[in-house]
Amino acid sequence: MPYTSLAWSRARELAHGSVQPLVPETVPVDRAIGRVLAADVAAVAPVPHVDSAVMDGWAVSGAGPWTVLEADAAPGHTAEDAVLARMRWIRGLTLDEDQAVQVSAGALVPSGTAAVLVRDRGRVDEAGRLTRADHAGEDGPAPGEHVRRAGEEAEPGDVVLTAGTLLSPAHLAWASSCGLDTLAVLRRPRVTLVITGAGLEQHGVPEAGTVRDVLGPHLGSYVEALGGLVIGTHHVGLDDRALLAQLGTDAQDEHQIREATGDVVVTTGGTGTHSRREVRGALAAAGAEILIDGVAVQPGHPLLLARLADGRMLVALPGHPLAAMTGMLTLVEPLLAGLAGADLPRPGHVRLGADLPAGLRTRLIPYTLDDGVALPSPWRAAGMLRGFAEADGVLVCPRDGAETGDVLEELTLPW
Ligand SMILES: Nc1nc2c(c(=O)[nH]1)N[C@H]1C(S)=C(S)[C@@H](COP(=O)(O)OP(=O)(O)OC[C@H]3O[C@@H](n4cnc5c(N)ncnc54)[C@H](O)[C@@H]3O)O[C@H]1N2
Ligand code: MOO
Repeated sequence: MPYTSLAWSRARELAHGSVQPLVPETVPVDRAIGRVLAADVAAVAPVPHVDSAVMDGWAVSGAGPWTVLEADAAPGHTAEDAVLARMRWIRGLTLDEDQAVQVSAGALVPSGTAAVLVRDRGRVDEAGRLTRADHAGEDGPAPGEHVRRAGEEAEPGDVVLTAGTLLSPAHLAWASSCGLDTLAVLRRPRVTLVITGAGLEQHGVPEAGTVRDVLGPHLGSYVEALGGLVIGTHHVGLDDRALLAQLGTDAQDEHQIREATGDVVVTTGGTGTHSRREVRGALAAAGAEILIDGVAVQPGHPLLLARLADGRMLVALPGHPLAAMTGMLTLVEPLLAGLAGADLPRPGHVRLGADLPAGLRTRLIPYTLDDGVALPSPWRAAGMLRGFAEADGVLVCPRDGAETGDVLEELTLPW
C-alpha cells in the first residue's frame, strides 16, 4: 500500500532510499567536465614524471667552470625533429662533474643535474667553457635551484583527486598532468519529461481559457541543474494512451530500457483528486507500484512517487507551477541524489524575519534574504511563480507556523 499524505521529510528520505546508485561510467578526461568523480584517483607515476628545468640556461653538475656538451648535428628535417632528437640525446646523457648542457624552461634535464644556471648568469667562451657571468658572483646555482624534481607534486600511489569531486577545468588539467586518459564518473540519471494537460501555449500571452506552458520548456534545465540528464520531453495532452506509452517499454533487459527510456520519468499535471483518472489511472494500467500517494506539504500535496514495471522511477508533479517547482525539491532532487550515489541533500537553516501562521501541512515558501533574515514571499500560492523567481531559497515552515526570530529549515536552490 502506498503512503498517503506522507510527512514531507519522510517523503524526501523515502525517495532518496528508493533507488540504488547507478553504476559509474568511464569517460575520456576531455569529456568529464561537470561530472562527479566516482572513486579516488591515485597517481600511477611520479608527477612530474621527470626532472626538468624551470628556467632557460644550463643544466650543470659540480661547482664549475663547466664544459658544455653538445649533441652531434641532428639529422631531422623540421624544427620539431631537431627538438625531439635533442631530447632523445639528453635522455641518454649523464652529466659528470663540471659538465653542463644547454636547456630551456620546461625541458628535461639529464641525469646527474645538480641545478640550472640561468642563462643571463653564465657565459660560454669560444672553447665551450661555461663560467658564471661577471655580475653573478662566486656562488650558485644552489643545489636543486631552478630544477623541478620528478615526483615533487605527487608520488605514485598518492590520491590526487577524491571521489565526489565535481570536476572543473582545473581538476581535468591536473588529471592530464598525472597522465590519466579516462576517469570513472557517476552516471547522470537520465530523465524523461512528460507534460500533460490541454491548452498549453508555447508562445506569447495566452488567450483566456489557455495558459502559457511554463513547465515543458523549463523543467529540463531544472532537472539538469539537479544533476540529471534530460533525454526527452513529451507533450501528451490529455491523451491517456500517449501517457501510457511513455510509462511502458518494449525493451527486454535493464540495459535496453535505460538506453531507450532512461532511469526516471517526471510527469506534470493530472495529479489532483479531480483528475485521478489521468496519472493514477495510467500508472495502474501500466502495472506501476505507487510508493507515495500524496505528501503532507503545500504546495504539492498530490505529489506521487512510483516504480514502473520496468524498474524506472516516476515522480508525478502537480500542474500548478509553484507546486511543480517545489515538488522538484521534495521528490526529484532526493531521487536524483540517490541514483547518483550522493547523500540526501539536507535542508540548511535560516532565521525568520516575519510571523508565519499555522496551516494544514508543512509549507514550502519562497523567501528573500534581507540583512541576514528570511522574508517570506507574498507570492507563494500554488499557481504563482514570482516569489520563486525572486527567491534566495525556500523556507520549510512547520504546520504549526513560526514566529519572527525562529530558526527554520530552508532549501537551497540549485542555481
Ligand atoms: N477537488 C479538488 N481539486 C483539487 C485538489 C483536491 O484535493 N480536490 N487538489 C488541488 C491541488 S493541491 C493541486 S496541486 C492541483 C493538482 O492539479 P493537477 O496536478 O491535476 O494539475 P492539472 O489539473 O493538470 O493542472 C492544474 C493547473 O495548473 C496549470 N498548469 C498545468 N500544467 C501547466 C504547464 N505545463 N504550464 C503552466 N501551467 C500549467 C493550469 O492552470 C492547470 O489548470 O489540483 C487541485 N485541485
Ligand atoms: O498541493 Mo496544491 O499545490 O496546493 O495546489
